[in-house]
Amino acid sequence: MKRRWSLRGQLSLVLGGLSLAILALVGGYLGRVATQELYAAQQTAVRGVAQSAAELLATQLRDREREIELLSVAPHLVSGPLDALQVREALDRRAALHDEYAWLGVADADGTVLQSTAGMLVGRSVAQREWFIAGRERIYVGDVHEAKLLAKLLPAAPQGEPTRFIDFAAPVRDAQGRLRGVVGAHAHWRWVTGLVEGSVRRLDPASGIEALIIDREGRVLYPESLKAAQAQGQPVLPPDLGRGRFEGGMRFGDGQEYLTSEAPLLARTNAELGWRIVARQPMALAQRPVRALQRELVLLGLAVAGVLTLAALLLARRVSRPVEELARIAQQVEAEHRMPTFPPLPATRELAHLSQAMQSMTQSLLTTERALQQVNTGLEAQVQERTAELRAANAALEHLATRDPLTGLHNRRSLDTRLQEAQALDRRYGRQNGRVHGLLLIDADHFKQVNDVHGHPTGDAVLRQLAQLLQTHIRVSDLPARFGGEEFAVLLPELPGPLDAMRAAEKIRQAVQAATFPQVGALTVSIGVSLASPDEADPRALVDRADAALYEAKRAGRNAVVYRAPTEG
Ligand SMILES: Nc1nc2c(ncn2[C@@H]2O[C@H](COP(=O)(O)OP(=O)(O)OP(=O)(O)O)[C@@H](O)[C@H]2O)c(=O)[nH]1
Repeated sequence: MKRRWSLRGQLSLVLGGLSLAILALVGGYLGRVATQELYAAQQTAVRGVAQSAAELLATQLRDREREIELLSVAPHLVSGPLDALQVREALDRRAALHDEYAWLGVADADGTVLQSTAGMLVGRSVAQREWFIAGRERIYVGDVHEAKLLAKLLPAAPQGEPTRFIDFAAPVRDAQGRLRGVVGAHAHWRWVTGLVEGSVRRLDPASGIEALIIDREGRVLYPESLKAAQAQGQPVLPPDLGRGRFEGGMRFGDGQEYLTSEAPLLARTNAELGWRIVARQPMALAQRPVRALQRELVLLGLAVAGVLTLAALLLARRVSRPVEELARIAQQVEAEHRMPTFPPLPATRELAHLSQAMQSMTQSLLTTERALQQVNTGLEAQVQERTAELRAANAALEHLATRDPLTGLHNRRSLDTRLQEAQALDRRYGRQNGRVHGLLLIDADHFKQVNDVHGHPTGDAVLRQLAQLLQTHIRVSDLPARFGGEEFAVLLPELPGPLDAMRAAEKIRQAVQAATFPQVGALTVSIGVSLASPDEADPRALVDRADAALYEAKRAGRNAVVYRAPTEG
């Protein structure tokens, strides 16, 4: 039989495959959405750092600028002597209030410092300083620069960093608007970087997010390590950075990819610094939660897949088991031919119907089978009976065909058949064992008179008695037959020689002579004897010789036995 898939296997495969496909589709979609959202959240965090740092820095710079502006219009500067102690006290108060200031001072219109915090640089000329030159004209906020004159006067910066400042300046004018001098301030660069660091510090340090300050020429101002590397000529920033707002993955000079966001420092001061805050997070760290989520999703997916596969197997078993059970029961019915015990009806409606249908079908099949068996048994008995009858009829027919109805002896036709068989046997074996068959032809003497005197029925009775005598005085292997009318024949098979045939004939003749026939009295027979020859093909030659011998016996006076040899023809 062609190899077929089991129902259970097919169901498991279809259900399991379907569940896994749906799981893969839904899981894949949810995973994609979640991944995108997580990635977007990371991007928002990075952007938030860049924007908040830029915002904070812009506000703080603006505040400091306003502070210097306000200082420049203080009454004691506008109208009083610029070298007054009151001026220094005002500057010291400011410095004490805002420790971001490294130096606050007032220079006259020629650039000589008249008053300053802690008296630093008093009497020195700042006429060549950019802040002074610009501060004569307008309110000024200067780019970061390294300390020159002040560096020696101020305590060294931590970690040996060079002392750097950003400068603020504003012109001091009298009531008529004439320039009297310039108010200047150097704010520590670490105040600026501290503001930026503060924006990052709010975040989880493990996030790896850091902020960079970059000036309009693309120079890194902060952090120091990148600034130093850039100063040594190393490529630090990606070439694309700074060409507009950028967000996304970007490869920096260290070869690492970073999730990057850039925010310009929006000008709120009179001076446009052109700085940008770049926040960046190593891509590996940015994607860590995404990877963790994907790992969790895969594990969850595997667990769900396992549960779904198990559920598919259980469901397939639940559906297929009743079918398998029914198939087993069908085989049991075929093998045992009796009503089996059906399991309780399955919960599934169609299967319950199938089970009920099988039960009633089995019941009706077995009933029909039993009825058929009974009919068969009856038929077998009938057949046996008919066969026996037929056999008996055949035997009767054969008897009728081969026997003489009056005497019960073989008839002439049967004798002819036996003579032909005996002839065939002699032709095959006769020369080897020297045995041939012989034939006696026996004829009642003067039988006509019996009929004439005593009537035909008495003649029949005599013929029957003669047949009886014949049968009792020959061998079992000899074949007695009624040759015709009142003439009988005896076929003697396998005779060693003529003497044996003569002896058999003589025995009959004597038996008849000795017998008494009712109403008739004594009776004699004449017998013609001859032997067959293996050379003869036609048994008629033997019959003719025996007949000739009989004729001689009659002629010789009857009640005699005459032998005629084959050689005599
Ligand atoms: N009752 C009776 N008679 C038969 C039967 N068949 C032949 N016969 C008679 O047997 C007689 C035979 O007579 P035949 O052949 O003339 O010779 P026979 O009188 O016996 O004299 P031989 O043979 O010369 O001694 C006839 O009368 C036949 O009618 C038979 O079946 N029943």
